[in-house]
Amino acid sequence: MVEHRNITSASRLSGEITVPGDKSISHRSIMLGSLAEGETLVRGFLHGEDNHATLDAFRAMGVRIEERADGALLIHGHGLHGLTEPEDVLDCGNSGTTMRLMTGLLSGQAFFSVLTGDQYLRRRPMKRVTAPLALMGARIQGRDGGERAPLAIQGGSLIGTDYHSPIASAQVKSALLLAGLYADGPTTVYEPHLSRDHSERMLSFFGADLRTFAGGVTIQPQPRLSGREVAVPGDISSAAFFLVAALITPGSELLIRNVGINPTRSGVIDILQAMGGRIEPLNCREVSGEPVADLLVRHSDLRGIEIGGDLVPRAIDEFPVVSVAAAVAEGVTVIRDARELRVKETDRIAAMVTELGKLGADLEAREDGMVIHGRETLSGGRVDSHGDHRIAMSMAIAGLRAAGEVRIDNTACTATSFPDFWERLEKVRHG
Ligand SMILES: O=C(O)C1=C[C@@H](OP(=O)(O)O)[C@@H](O)[C@H](O)C1
Ligand SMILES: C=C(OP(=O)(O)O)C(=O)O
Repeated sequence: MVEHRNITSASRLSGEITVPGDKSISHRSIMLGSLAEGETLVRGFLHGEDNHATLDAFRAMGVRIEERADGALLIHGHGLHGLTEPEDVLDCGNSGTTMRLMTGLLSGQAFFSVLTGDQYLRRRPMKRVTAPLALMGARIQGRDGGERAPLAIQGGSLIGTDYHSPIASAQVKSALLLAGLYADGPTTVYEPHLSRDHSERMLSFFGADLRTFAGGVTIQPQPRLSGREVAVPGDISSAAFFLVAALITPGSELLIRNVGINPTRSGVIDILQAMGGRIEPLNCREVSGEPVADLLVRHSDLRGIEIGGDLVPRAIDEFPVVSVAAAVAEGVTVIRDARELRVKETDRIAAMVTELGKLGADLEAREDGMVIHGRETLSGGRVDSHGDHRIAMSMAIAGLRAAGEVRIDNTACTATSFPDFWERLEKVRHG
C-alpha cells in the first residue's frame, strides 16, 4: 500500500474525466437492494473501502451479492424480514454512513448484532442515532453510554416516533427512516436544514410509502420493497477535487462527465460559483430518480466569500477542498455553522488549518468553521492526511498551486471513497 505521495505544481488541467460512483447512493443501494424482494442491479457502484464494508455486512447477514465483470452488483434481495443473524461482529471500517444507517436498520431485525469500526470511527459520536432509536424502543448498548462503537444491538419491535433532530444529518435521518420501515406506525423526522435526501429518493424508488414536506419526512411501516435497477451517478464530492483543481490552475479547462447534482449535494457548485468560479452544468438529466449533469470548469480568478446556514449541509464533505480554493483566492473567506466538520473522520477544521498552514496558507480555526485570508501561492512542504481521505485529496489539490514539492503522508486512506484518485489526477494534469 502506498503510504505517501509527492505532488508538484501543474501548468494546467485539461480534457475529460469521470469520477467514481456516489458513495452515499452506493451504500443505500446495497441496503435497499438487500431488503427488497427480487433482484436489484446496481450500475456505477463505487468500489471503495467504505462501500465494501456495507457489502461485506450484508453478505454476512446471508444476502447473495454478485459482482459482474463491469463492476455492477446484482443483489438477490431477501425481503424486509429475510436477513439472518451475523455470526461475527460487523466491521464498518472507516464508514460513518455504514455504522449509523445500519444501527437504524438492525434495530428492527429479530436478532443480535454488533457493529465496530476502525480507530477513527470508534471515536465518532453515535448517540445522535442511538438516543432517538432508543425512543423508538431499540435496545442498543455501546461504550460511553451508547456514544461510541462498538455498538451491540438486540433488534426487535419498534414504535413509530416524531423526532426533531438538532442537527442536519442525513445519517441520523436515514437511520430513523430505515428503523421506521419496521415500526408499528409512522415515523417522522424533522431537521433544522435539509440534509442530503438520497434515502428519501431511493426508498420511494423501491416502493416505500414516504412523504416529504418542508422541514421533514414521514415514512409508514412497510409490507415490502421491490428490487430495482439503480444507475449510480458520479460522486459530486469526488468531482469537487477536480473542480477546485481546474479553477485554481491557470489555463485549465476540464469536462467532468456524469456527476450527480442533487440540490441537497450541489452546495459546492454554488459556493465556487459565488467565489467567481466558471462552472457550467451541461446536459442536465435525471437517472434513477437523481439529477445528473456534465460539469465544464475553467480556470477562474476566485475571491473570498462568506459561507453559512443551509448551504453548509449541502456541501458538508467539500469544506476541506473549499478551504484550498479559499487559500489561493483574493480576499477573505469566512466559513461558519460548520461545527459538524469537527466530528468527521478527523476534526477537519483543525486538520486543514494545520496542514494548509504548513504550506504557508493564512487561515485560522473558529469553533464552527474557519477564516481564510487568500494569498497568491503556497509553498512546498511535508503534510499529513490525519488518516482522512478528504484531507489527503485536498492537500494534493493544494500541491498543484505550491511553489515547491508537497509530500503528503498517510495517503492509503484515499481508497475509502476514491481508489484511483491519483491515476485520474495524473491523466488530466500537465506539467
Ligand atoms: O448519509 C450520508 O451518506 C452521508 C451524510 C453526511 O454525514 P452526516 O449525516 O453526519 O452529516 C456526509 O458527511 C457523509 O459523507 C455521508
Ligand atoms: C464524512 C464522510 O463519510 P462517513 O461519515 O460515511 O464516514 C465522508 O465521506 O466525508
